[in-house]
Amino acid sequence: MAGLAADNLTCIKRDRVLFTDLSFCLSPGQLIYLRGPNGAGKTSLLRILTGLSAPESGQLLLDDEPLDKVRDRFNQQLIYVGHKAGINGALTAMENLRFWCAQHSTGFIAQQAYEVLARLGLVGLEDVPVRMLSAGQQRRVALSRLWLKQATFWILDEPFTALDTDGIELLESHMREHVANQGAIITTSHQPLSKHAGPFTELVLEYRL
Ligand SMILES: Nc1ncnc2c1ncn2[C@@H]1O[C@H](COP(=O)(O)OP(=O)(O)OP(=O)(O)O)[C@@H](O)[C@H]1O
Repeated sequence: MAGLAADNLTCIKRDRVLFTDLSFCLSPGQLIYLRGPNGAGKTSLLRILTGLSAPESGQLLLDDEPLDKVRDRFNQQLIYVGHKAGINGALTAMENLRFWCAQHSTGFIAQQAYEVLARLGLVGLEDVPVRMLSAGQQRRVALSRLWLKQATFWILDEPFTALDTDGIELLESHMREHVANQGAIITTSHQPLSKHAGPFTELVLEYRL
């Protein structure tokens, strides 16, 4: 099946089974809304999908091939925005984007980065150390990667944290466009997605004792 498939994943943390035999496929043109209570294992699942951590058992497949064999191809097609913004507070927004592009083998074009930051409402703040920005502005800097790099798979952990209503609508609309263009997104959010995000499939993790 085309896409990123989770095949019978089991995850255990500190002797607590978070989920067992979890299978699903994230396909191009699909938005999966991953939800569940605090501690259910959403971040743990997203980290497994990105390859940052390994499951207890089960495997991941990309277009029916074991992900381990096509990891480089997957990484080129992946943007992961974790629930911590993953930006360096001592660097400016522009420096953060330049560094991130270098890390992800993505060409950095300053003009394009300025335009993306403008799109995200950060005009005049491009060259200020990020630690001086508000929480919502810092989140916007982190999310600007979604406008900067072309990648099929977006794995987003609480991307709406600290965003105001305009920011939420901007991101949801961008997600809808990405999916309409055959992108694939899995996202957590403690706030329900609105109609701006477009159609989605729900994946629910229950809290297991
Ligand atoms: N590296 C780790 N070592 C030990 N326990 C961990 C580790 N990472 C996560 N856990 C535990 O796994 C459980 C699930 O954590 P996780 O962050 O995946 O939940 P979540 O569903 O994303 O929660 P939230 O909605 O609060 O963000 C928690 O009880 C957490 O303490």
